[in-house]
Amino acid sequence: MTYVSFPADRSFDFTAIGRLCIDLNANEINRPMEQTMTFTKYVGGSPANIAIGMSRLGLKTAFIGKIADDQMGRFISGYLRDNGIDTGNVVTDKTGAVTGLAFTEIKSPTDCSILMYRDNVADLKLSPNEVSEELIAGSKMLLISGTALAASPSREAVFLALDYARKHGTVVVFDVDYRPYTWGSPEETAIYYNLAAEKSDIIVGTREEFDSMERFERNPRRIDRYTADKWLNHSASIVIIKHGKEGSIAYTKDGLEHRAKSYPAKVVKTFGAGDSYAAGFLYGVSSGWTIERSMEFGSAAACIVISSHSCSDAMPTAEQVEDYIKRCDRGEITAG
Ligand SMILES: Nc1ncnc2c1ncn2[C@@H]1O[C@H](COP(=O)(O)OP(=O)(O)OP(=O)(O)O)[C@@H](O)[C@H]1O
Ligand SMILES: O=C(O)C[C@@H](O)[C@H](O)C(=O)CO
Repeated sequence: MTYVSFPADRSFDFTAIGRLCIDLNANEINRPMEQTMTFTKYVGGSPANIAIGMSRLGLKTAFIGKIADDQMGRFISGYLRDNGIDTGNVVTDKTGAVTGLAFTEIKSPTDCSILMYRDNVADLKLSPNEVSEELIAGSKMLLISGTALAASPSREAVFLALDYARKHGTVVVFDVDYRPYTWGSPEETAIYYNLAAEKSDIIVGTREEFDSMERFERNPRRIDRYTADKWLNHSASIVIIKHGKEGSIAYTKDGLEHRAKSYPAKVVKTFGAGDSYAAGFLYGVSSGWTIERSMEFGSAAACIVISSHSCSDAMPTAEQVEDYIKRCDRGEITAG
């Protein structure tokens, strides 16, 4: 069953729009950040992680974003290019804006948090006239990352990108990606997330992220079916609700629910699961796989990333994901 038709004959398989930032992951793990003295630098930002993941999986990938005019911005653009990602629409800020920093604290494999420094960040200064209609028209899918809606002019750039995608039949993926830090108020978040979700073909989020979208509605028991039906009655053909270690559920336009197992993992840190899951799922579904197989592939990709210190660097190849699945099926990998 095909739930989403991806256009053929496009220059790019995948384009993402949103933040490019830097992860600084604590090297001294299993302790609070107050006791951490050193960090390892990686490219970060949820949409950047997903784009890197898609490229590692072998897809032709591009990015629409803005970077700071400094060493961090040059590190980011160089890393994207080194990973085969087209940076023709990655614009350099000239206003003195800086690169968003995500300091990650790994208190334990299941108790991780992110301290975000996002004042005057370059990524939220992407403006509508810096978004390439040609690139979006030449892409099979466009991923919107929710945090890019948190401030102008990035907000307007994203809505213009959305309109370009719908004009040219480019599949729109909305990764909710709720980060409270960046928003003015929960009400603002709900308004703008709903406006973007209404124009999206595939929507991916955690239960908590969908809760942030339902601020003005009555879903007190946080029922997934209510959430899914709301968006399937708009443009969405697939709505995925992620539930951490418990796995994920996909709801499709024909009213079916699709459940896929999650795999065991020797967890180092929890974050990065959502980005790698999204890359694996989108790789599968755009390859014509079933929803279930795509979800399982995404789950296995997530296990590889949460078993690693980094997010972007750890994004796996298709062969690594397939090998992980086989090793799990042989009982060679257990949770830990
Ligand atoms: N501890 C775990 N063990 C095995 N699989 C996991 C674990 N945590 C997450 N996953 C897999 O990754 C998928 C996405 O994880 P999750 O639901 O935590 O998304 P997320 O909150 O967006 O992730 P992130 O922490 O990157 O923001 C899950 O549906 C599951 O398949
Ligand atoms: O998306 C962010 O800003 C944080 C990411 O850079 C980090 O890698 C993460 O939390 C991935 O889920």
